[in-house]
Amino acid sequence: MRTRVKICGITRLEDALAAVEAGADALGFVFYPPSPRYVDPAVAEVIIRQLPPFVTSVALFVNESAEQVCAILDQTGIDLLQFHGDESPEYCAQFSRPYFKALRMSPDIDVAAETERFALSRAILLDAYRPGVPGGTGEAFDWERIPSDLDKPLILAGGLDQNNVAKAISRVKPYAVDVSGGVEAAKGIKDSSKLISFMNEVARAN
Ligand SMILES: O=C(O)c1ccccc1NCC(=O)[C@H](O)[C@H](O)COP(=O)(O)O
Repeated sequence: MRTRVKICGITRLEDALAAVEAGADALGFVFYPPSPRYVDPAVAEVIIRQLPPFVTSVALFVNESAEQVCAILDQTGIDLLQFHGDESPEYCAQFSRPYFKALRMSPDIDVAAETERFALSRAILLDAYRPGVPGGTGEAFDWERIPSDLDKPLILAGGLDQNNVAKAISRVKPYAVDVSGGVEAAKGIKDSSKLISFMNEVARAN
């Protein structure tokens, strides 16, 4: 099965359409205000309503209030939820959308146990760990630490770019890859040539 691609940190319609044109399967919208890739829900709504069919929109939150998550879901009509903080399984499962949980590869994480804990998560995203930085670090983690028998689709994230994504796919064989910084000209601003190169490398590995 081909590895799918999520391009995260979309803030502009031109970048969303460039990512779709390049072949992205999903687009991530960061609703975490401290992030330089934060996008106002009203802007996200304008972008999402102009996406062609069969492109999944993903709302990314970090320890957000349930009320705010519901308000943004209502405002944007987004397809899928990504929880990237310390959210509990009960918190994640309360919303009217499917979700997947992001786990940061801290030195002491038990990935298998955490994956089992989030029984209703549609997938598990594994991302780099940097203390105090919830995501979008631009750093890769040791892929050898990934258990070989995860019983959920694996989304690999963290420091991916056109130079390492083919190797990542070959070694890890994830369900999907997720990238933000590796396809940017600046934080929150995607670079169309990097998008194309990244997607070409994914295609080469598939
Ligand atoms: O992208 C962010 O700025 C961000 C901020 C806070 C929490 C999560 C964030 N991004 C989540 C993602 O899914 C990123 O694509 C992932 O962390 C990989 O980022 P990168 O290493 O820059 O490719």
